[in-house]
Amino acid sequence: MGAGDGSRPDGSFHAPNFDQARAEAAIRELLLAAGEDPDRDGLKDTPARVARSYRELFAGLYTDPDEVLSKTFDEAHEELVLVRDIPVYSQCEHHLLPFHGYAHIGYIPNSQGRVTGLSKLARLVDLYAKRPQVQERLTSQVADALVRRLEPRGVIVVVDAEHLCMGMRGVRKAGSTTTTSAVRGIFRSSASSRSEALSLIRGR
Ligand SMILES: Nc1nc2c(ncn2[C@@H]2O[C@H](COP(=O)(O)OP(=O)(O)OP(=O)(O)O)[C@@H](O)[C@H]2O)c(=O)[nH]1
Ligand SMILES: [Zn+2]
Repeated sequence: MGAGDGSRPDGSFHAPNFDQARAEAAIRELLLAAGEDPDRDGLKDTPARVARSYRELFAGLYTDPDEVLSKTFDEAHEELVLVRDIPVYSQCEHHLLPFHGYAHIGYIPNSQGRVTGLSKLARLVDLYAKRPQVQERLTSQVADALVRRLEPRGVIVVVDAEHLCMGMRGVRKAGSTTTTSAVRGIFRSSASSRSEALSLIRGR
């Protein structure tokens, strides 16, 4: 297993609670419901393939988020740590269609300077993204996990994403993006800290 996101060192995913046979049967049913022939050549492997794909896309359901942040260290740094442009691929729980974009995470460590490895921030985003989601919840779950494990002075998480359910179907507004933020601690109480972090996130 990799570091807590369900991945093995070779990048494949191990999701022990995923019921592969049930997922395959459901995809086969979906094809039948659509009037397709799931036994024709092009589709005969599709139920198994789609099931394996969902097993990977939902891998975040099977890992304890606190495990990702189990390794922390003290680094006498009480100033902002900011990681920008972490790619996000998730799926909206309403349509099971992708939403994708970037997450930006900033935090100010506590007085012990408790920090975590930078990659763990990206792993945390992945873990919450790889499940049926809404963007608001993804944003606040990342912020709350950091509050829980790092007890920082403040956390700010911003996610910018495009929802395919708004582009390829329904209202068909391709290219529109949604921004969500979650602010905790000093970023909530101090407007100047918040605007400093936001301007760094926006690269201004
Ligand atoms: N707040 C929020 N809404 C989302 C997210 N992802 C998708 N949605 C919205 O979820 C809503 C579901 O609306 P419904 O009226 O139940 O479903 P629908 O008839 O398919 O809606 P349309 O997409 O408008 O065709 C839609 O307005 C989507 O745009 C998200 O991450 N956050
Ligand atoms: Zn949707």
